[in-house]
Amino acid sequence: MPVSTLTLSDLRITTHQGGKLRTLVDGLSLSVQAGRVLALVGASGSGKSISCAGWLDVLPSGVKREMGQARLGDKAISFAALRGRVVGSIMQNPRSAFNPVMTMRAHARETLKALGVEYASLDDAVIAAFADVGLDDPAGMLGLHPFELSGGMLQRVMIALALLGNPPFLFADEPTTDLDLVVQKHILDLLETLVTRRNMGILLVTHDMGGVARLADDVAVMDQGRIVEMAPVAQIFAAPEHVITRNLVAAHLSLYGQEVA
Ligand SMILES: Nc1ncnc2c1ncn2[C@@H]1O[C@H](COP(=O)(O)OP(=O)(O)OP(=O)(O)O)[C@@H](O)[C@H]1O
Repeated sequence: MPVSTLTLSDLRITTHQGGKLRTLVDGLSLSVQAGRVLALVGASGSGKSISCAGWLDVLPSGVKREMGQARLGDKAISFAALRGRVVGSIMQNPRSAFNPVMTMRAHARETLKALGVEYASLDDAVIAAFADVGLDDPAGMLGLHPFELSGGMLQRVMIALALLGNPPFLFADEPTTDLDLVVQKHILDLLETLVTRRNMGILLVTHDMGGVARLADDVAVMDQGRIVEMAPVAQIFAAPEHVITRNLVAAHLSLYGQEVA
C-alpha cells in the first residue's frame, strides 16, 4: 500500500558562532501528505533551507542536527534513507547544482548510482524522465553541458533527476527563484502535474506568495527557526494571525493594490 504521510518531528539544528552555541532550528515539526502541497514560508534567514538540509542529511560542515525523527506512515525511517528514494529534492539556483564539465547523461548516471537504481538502458530511462517533465528533444539533451541549457531547462532536468528514484515526496527549495515569470509559471505547472498525476506530496519552500496561493494546500510559517503559524492556505490569506504571516500576505496583496482584511 502506498505510504501517504511523511512525518518529520522535533528537528533541532545548531552551530557554533563566535565561540557560542547558536540554535538555527528549534523543534521544527511538519507532515507532508501524498497529493498535497505544504508551503514553508518565512523571512530570509528564518531557517527554511537549513531545515530541508537537516531532514535530507546534507547539512554543511559546522552545522549539526541535535534532534529530529522521521516517520513514513507509522514506521520510523533514518534521515539518510529519506534522500532520493523517499524524498526527491530540488534546490534553488539550478545552475550551481550542476557540474559545468559534465553532460546531462553523466549527471543522470551519478544520480542513479547514488540511488542504487539500475535500468536496462540508462539512456532510455533518462529520455523518458526528461520527456515526462516536458523537455523538448529529450534524447538530444543527453550529451549537452549545463551552459548549453537555459535556467528553466536546467530546473526541469533537476526535477527529472529528482524523480529518477520514483520518490513519493518532493522537497522543492525556491524552485522558481532566478527564473523569468513565464518559466516560473511553467515550473509551477509542472509541480502541480506531479501532485495531480503522481499523487506526490510536496514541501515547497518559497518567498513567492503568488506561488503559494496557486499551489499550496497548507502553509507553515517560520520565524527564527520555529513554526509560528500553520493553517490551510485560504485561512492564511483571509485571516493571517502572526505578524510574520500578516507581513508576508500584506506584501503580496500590495502588489495588487489590496490590503489584508
Ligand atoms: N553553513 C552555515 N553555517 C552556519 N550558519 C548557517 C549556515 N547556513 C545557514 N546558516 C544560518 O542558518 C540560518 C537559517 O538559514 P537558511 O538558509 O535556512 O534561511 P532561509 O529561511 O532558507 O533563508 P532564504 O529564504 O534567504 O533562503 C541563518 O541564520 C543562516 O545564517
